[in-house]
Amino acid sequence: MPSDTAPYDALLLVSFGGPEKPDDVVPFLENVTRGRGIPRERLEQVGEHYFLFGGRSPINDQNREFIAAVRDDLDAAGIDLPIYWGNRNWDPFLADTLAQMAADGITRAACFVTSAYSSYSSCRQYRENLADAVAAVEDAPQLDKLRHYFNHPGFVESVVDATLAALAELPDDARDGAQIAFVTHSIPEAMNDGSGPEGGAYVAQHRSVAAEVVDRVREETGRRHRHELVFCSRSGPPHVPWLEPDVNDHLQQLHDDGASAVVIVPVGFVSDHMEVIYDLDTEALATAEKLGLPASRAATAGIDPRFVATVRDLLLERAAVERGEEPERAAVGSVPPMWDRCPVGCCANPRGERPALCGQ
Ligand SMILES: CC1=C(CCC(=O)O)c2cc3nc(cc4[nH]c(cc5[nH]c(cc1n2)c(C)c5CCC(=O)O)c(CCC(=O)O)c4C)C(CCC(=O)O)=C3C
Ligand SMILES: [Fe+2]
Repeated sequence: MPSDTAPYDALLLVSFGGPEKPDDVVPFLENVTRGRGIPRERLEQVGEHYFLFGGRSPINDQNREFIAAVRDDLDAAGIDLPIYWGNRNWDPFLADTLAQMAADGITRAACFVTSAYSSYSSCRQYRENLADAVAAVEDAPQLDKLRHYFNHPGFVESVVDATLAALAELPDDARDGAQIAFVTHSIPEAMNDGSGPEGGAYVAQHRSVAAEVVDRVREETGRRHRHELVFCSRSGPPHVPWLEPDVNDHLQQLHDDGASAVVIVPVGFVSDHMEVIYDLDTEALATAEKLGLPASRAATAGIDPRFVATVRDLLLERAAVERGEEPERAAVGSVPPMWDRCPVGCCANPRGERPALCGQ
């Protein structure tokens, strides 16, 4: 039966969390950066990004909308599994959610993390957060993290359509020569070198998605746009190398090279949270404007129905695996479908080994 979710009795959305009022901003930033050696000046700057938006990140509301959309999608498929939500850095915290799940009698949940790619920050750290939360809660449910979905057709197709829509927004005479800047969160070079079981998975996965999107855009428009993977939101002390080029430097380069326009595609993010509305919509679009470079920003996957349905597909796929079946595993591009349990040593913690769930 295609809607069989056994052995799961719940779905858990796992996310980053964000402040919801000005008084939340500093404690939230403290939660995010505890023990990570982020310079004070950087924290003050990032605090200002939040204050510019009234001290409220959009990320929690986006997760509420996402859960509502997933609920509708599951209902339409006749799946009545309850959906819970817990964050790494802000209310509702994972441990509180697990306590509620235990009180509700939940024994085993599939976890969908709002982070599509492999790296310490985007995968193993969430697995450590799950381990910490389980350790803190009596009778916590068993948790299985659903596999990475950067190459799931539901995610990629939503990025393709968003890119086409952003191209359509450009001035007619600038469109054909537009470059595509695929943007993701910068991470320390050492973190990329340690991502995945063999290293370099973070960048390799993004490049694979970018190439697939460019091919599919060409199928629609007949144009193969030049493209580059670039980075935003660099943090950390200045002497530590992080992935480059920064999106603003890249825009300068495109301008110097005579590009007619640019489409900024936030392929590393699944919703329009602070990195997108500040680092891209506020900062990068201002850079483009100053340079006189026509620019548009593609939407993130958000609540695109195909991305919402990706949750159901991965849930049913994993449930079948856990029942001993061999379901089809949808994936597009050059990277094969990802594993269900991360290999030993995958996405090393730069600060040393800690307990993490959902590994082999
Ligand atoms: C790979 C990656 C993703 C994508 C995967 C995923 O989505 O998880 C991501 C997402 C996000 N990052 C976010 C916010 C922040 N990230 C920070 C700091 C850092 N991010 C890092 C990496 C990533 N971050 C790293 C290596 C650091 C340095 C500190 C450390 O080693 O941990 C800081 C501290 C200030 C600063 O240093 O910039 C903040 C406030 C928000 C919430 C936005 C909102 O509120 O709307 C989201 C979704
Ligand atoms: Fe971050």
